[in-house]
Amino acid sequence: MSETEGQETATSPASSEPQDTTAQEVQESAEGATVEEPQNALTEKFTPKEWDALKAFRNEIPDALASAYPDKSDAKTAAINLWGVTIDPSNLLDARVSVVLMKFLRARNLSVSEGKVMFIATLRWRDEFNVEAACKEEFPQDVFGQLGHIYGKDKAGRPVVYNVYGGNQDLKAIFGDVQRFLRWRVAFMEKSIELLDLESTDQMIQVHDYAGVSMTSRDANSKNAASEASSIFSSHYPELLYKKYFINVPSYMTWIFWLFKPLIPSATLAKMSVVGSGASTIGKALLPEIDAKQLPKRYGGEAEAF
Ligand code: HEM
Repeated sequence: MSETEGQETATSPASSEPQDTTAQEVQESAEGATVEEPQNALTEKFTPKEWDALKAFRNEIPDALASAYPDKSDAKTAAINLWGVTIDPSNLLDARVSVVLMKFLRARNLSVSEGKVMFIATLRWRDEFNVEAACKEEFPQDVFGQLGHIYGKDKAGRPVVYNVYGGNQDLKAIFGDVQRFLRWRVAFMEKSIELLDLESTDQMIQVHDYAGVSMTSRDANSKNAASEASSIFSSHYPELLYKKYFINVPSYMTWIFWLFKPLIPSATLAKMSVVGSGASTIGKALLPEIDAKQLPKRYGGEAEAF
């Protein structure tokens, strides 16, 4: 993080010469003085259209916070924390804050009003669901211990997150209590997000391993859990996914992928691929993204992992 990040710094005309502002966009403040726009590797990739939307979105943040927390009298001015980033409505000039806010805009095609609706709904949902409590909950290891693995990075440094819904899992125990599963899944998602520095990495790769599942493993509970989790991710975890692979999918079950089409935005669907079974088939799909040393042997890599 740069020393000036998070600070709104007034600059003299001399200090706004290009050599002083390599990593900083200079913009006009409300008073007409120039202020530095803190940047990181991710914000440097924003397009001019994205910057315009972000600047408009920042103006809406106090109002969005007031709508999200109607019972809090200081909601318009009080800082909040989202995914480890402090969003302080009195100083939104912070590169990581820009990265987080941009996610809501990109998920809504840069529409400021729709991004705002999504931002408000996400903050409300986080309170109602009690994400904080889910993250502190202790889940029985014998049921959930092998269900999720965060292992390795892709070639660009993105974390890779595995959900093993097949294997020898006791799916009846996992999905028997759908709300408990959702709390586990959300806590696991939050733990994965902790690995994003939001400076150079802001997305992850997700892998679902379906080895050994059959039509009988898809009971009403697991179907409900899958569709609820999927809609939570689409509505409240914008732009956190780089790619998602469904591996070891039995060929007669690939059609299930299309059941999710109405639930998932088309841009997200385009990030997803269904891969068949066996280490070499899976390796062919994953090795272009993940170095062999970072990929478990059972998925065609060289790592001695789970
Ligand atoms: C017994 C079998 C299965 C179980 C228990 C299961 C479980 C789940 C769960 C819990 C989710 C929630 C999202 C997440 O955890 O990331 C999910 C999502 C999903 N599953 Fe499955 N699934 C099964 C079979 C399949 C099959 C055969 C396919 C075909 C490719 C499939 C495709 C999907 C898709 C496309 C999503 C949405 C992903 C997202 O929104 O990020 N599932 N599944």
